[in-house]
Amino acid sequence: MYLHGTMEINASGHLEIGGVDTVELANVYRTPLFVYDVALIKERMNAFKDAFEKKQVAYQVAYASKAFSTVGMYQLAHSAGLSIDVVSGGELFTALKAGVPASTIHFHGNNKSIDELKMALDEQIGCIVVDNFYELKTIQALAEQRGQTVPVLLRLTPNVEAHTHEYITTGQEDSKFGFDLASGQATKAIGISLEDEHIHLLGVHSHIGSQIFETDGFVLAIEKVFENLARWKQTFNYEPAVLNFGGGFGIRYVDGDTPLHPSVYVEKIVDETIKHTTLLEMDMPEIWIEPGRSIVGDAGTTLYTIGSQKDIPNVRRYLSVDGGMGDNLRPALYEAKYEGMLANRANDKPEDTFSVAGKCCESGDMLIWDLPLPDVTANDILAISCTGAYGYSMANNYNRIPRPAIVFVEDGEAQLVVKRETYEDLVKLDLPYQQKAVAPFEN
Ligand SMILES: Cc1ncc(COP(=O)(O)O)c(C=O)c1O
Ligand SMILES: N[C@@H](CCCC[NH3+])C(=O)O
Repeated sequence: MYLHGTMEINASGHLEIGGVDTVELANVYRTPLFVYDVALIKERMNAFKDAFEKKQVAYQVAYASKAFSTVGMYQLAHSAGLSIDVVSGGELFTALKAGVPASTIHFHGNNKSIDELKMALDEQIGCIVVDNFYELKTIQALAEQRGQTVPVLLRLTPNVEAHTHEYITTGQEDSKFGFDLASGQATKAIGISLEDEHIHLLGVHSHIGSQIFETDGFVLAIEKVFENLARWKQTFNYEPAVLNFGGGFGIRYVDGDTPLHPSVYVEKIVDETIKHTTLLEMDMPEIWIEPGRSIVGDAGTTLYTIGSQKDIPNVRRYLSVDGGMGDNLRPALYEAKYEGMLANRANDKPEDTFSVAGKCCESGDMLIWDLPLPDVTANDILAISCTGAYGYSMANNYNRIPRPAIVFVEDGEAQLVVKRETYEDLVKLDLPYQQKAVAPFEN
C-alpha cells in the first residue's frame, strides 16, 4: 500500500496515521473503522485556496460534501474558509447543524423537492444551482409568493466527455443534469432568469465528471461556456458575476492513477477564464470550484478485522473482513480498485495474493480482488487506503449491518466524530405489524 499523508510505520511495526497507532484505534473503537488524516484534508483545502490566492483572482472553493458529509467534516471545511456544496435537504440540514452559515452554502440537485427549496429559501441560502425548467419555475413561484430574491447559478451541460467511468461522467449532452447548451435550453433559461425580478442570476455552472486526471476536459468545457457567454452578451447584454467549473479532480487510489496537484487544475481554469474574458472584453468573474474527492478521498483509511479464509487450490485465496459493500460500495458499483496492507504487521513481506471479501450475502461483495499480503491469520487488521470519499457517504445497512464509526486523527490524537451504529439504531424506525383479527372461515 502506498503510504501517503501522515502515514508511517512505527517502531512496533504498526501503521500509524496522524501520529496515532491504527492497531490501538482498532482496539479502542473496534472495526470496521474509518480513520481520517486531518492534516491531509487541511493540506488539500489549502492547496486549492493557495492556488487561487497566487493567481490573485476572486474565488470560492466549495467543498462538495456528497463525498463525505458529517457534522465534523462540515466544521473542518468551514473553519478552513471553504464554502459548502450540498445536494439534498439532509446535507443542508447537517451543514446547518454544524454551524455553517447558510450564506456560504450552494444547493445542487436535479430534483430538489418543494420542501427542500422552501428550506433553502427560509435559510436564505447562498445560492441555488438550478438544474432544469421545472425547478426554475418552482423557484420563480416560491420567490414571488415570498417576495424574496433568490441568488441562482444555472447548471449547464457543456457536452464534454470526461475520461472517467461512465457512471461518474456528468457533462455529456445525454445527461440527467443541467440545461443543455447545444439545443438552446440554456439560452432560454438565461432569458427567463434575467426577466424575473425575483431571480438574481449570479452566473452559470458546469461540472464534467469525477476522478479526472487531466485538464483538457475543463479547458473544453470553459471554451463551450464562453462560446455561449459571447452570445448571451450580445443577446441579453449579460455578463456573469460567477463562473463555477465544478469539481472532479482525481486522486491516486492505486498504482497507475496519476492525479495532478490541485494548483495545476486551478491555474488552468483561471488562465483559460482570463484568456476568454479578455478576448470578449468582459469583466473577470469570480471563479468557483467544487472539489469533493480530492479533499477527503485519500485522507480516509478503513480498518477491518480479518475473519474467515477460504483457499481454493490453484484458483484463489479468499479472506473475509468484518465490513464490505455496506461501508464501501465503490468496488461493486464502479469496479473501483483499492490498495491495502496489514496494519498490525506492516513490515512483513507479502507471501501470497489474497482476494478480500466483504461479509454481505452477495458474490459481488469484494473489496479487492488481488492483494499481496503476508500469510494472514484471523484477527489481523487490514487497512484499505483512500476510502475517504463516497465511502461512508454511500454506506448502507444491507444485511442489517451497522455502519462503522469514524475517527479524525491529528498530531497524535484521535477524536471520535461519528459513533458506530448499534443494533438498536437499526430498528429504531421500525414499527410492529398490527395483526388484524381474522374472522374464522365458515363453510
Ligand atoms: C455538481 C458536482 N460538483 C462537484 C462534484 C464533486 O466531484 P468530486 O468529488 O469528484 O470532486 C460532483 C460529483 O461528481 C458534482 O456532481
Ligand atoms: N460516487 C461516485 C462519484 C459521484 C460524484 C458525484 N456526482 C464515486 O464514488 O466515485
